[in-house]
Amino acid sequence: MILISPSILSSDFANLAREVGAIADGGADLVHVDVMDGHFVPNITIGVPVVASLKKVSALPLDVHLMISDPLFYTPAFLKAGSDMITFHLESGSDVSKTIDAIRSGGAKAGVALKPATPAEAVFPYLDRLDMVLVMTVEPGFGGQSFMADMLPKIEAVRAECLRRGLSVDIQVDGGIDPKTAPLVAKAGANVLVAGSAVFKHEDYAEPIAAIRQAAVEAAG
Ligand SMILES: O=C(CO)[C@H](O)[C@H](O)COP(=O)(O)O
Ligand SMILES: [Co+2]
Repeated sequence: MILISPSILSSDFANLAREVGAIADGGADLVHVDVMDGHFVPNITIGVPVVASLKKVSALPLDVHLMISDPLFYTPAFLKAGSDMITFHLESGSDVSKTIDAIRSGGAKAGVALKPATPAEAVFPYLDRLDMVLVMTVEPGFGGQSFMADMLPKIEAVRAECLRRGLSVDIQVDGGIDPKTAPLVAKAGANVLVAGSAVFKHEDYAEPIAAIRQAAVEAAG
């Protein structure tokens, strides 16, 4: 099943409650929340208090993408704030197994994200304890960048390994996803599509959400 997770990084931060309401009305499945600490990536965005505030107003599950150093330390706070899914970076420096366990024992779904330079094989040892793998299709840090088509073989490799081992792990893609790139990633095996600028640059969010979904569903077959 294809899920669409609009990234509120490109939304109007002065009106977040209205924005998450509008993407829910527009047919989104999840709300993608990009947390950046100015250390793991060269940008600072949303933190724990904003996630807690979003939880109060969002009808959709919160898909929290931690682009931070030491996600293990911050996991309890993001769980308490109401994160439904927490994805952290394999390159973050935290113990990967301990961080997955902390997220899952707190009742959230756990994802591991891979920067473009990190090979698919790096996540294989953790696949059987993961709900999701996030294959970044841009360098993490900023919205509005161009899709990296050379990440498609990595998506295929993660999907092939999941199929080989009989694991039903979600594969998320994040960065430069729009109705043109959605079919490429869906064909490669991704099923959770994050889209920021492609959704929020439109007046009517239902339009790009439907277009991305339709293009992905058709390509996935
Ligand atoms: O994690 C991210 C950046 O690090 C964002 O989720 C991503 O860039 C979405 O924005 P866009 O769809 O505009 O590329
Ligand atoms: Co993201």
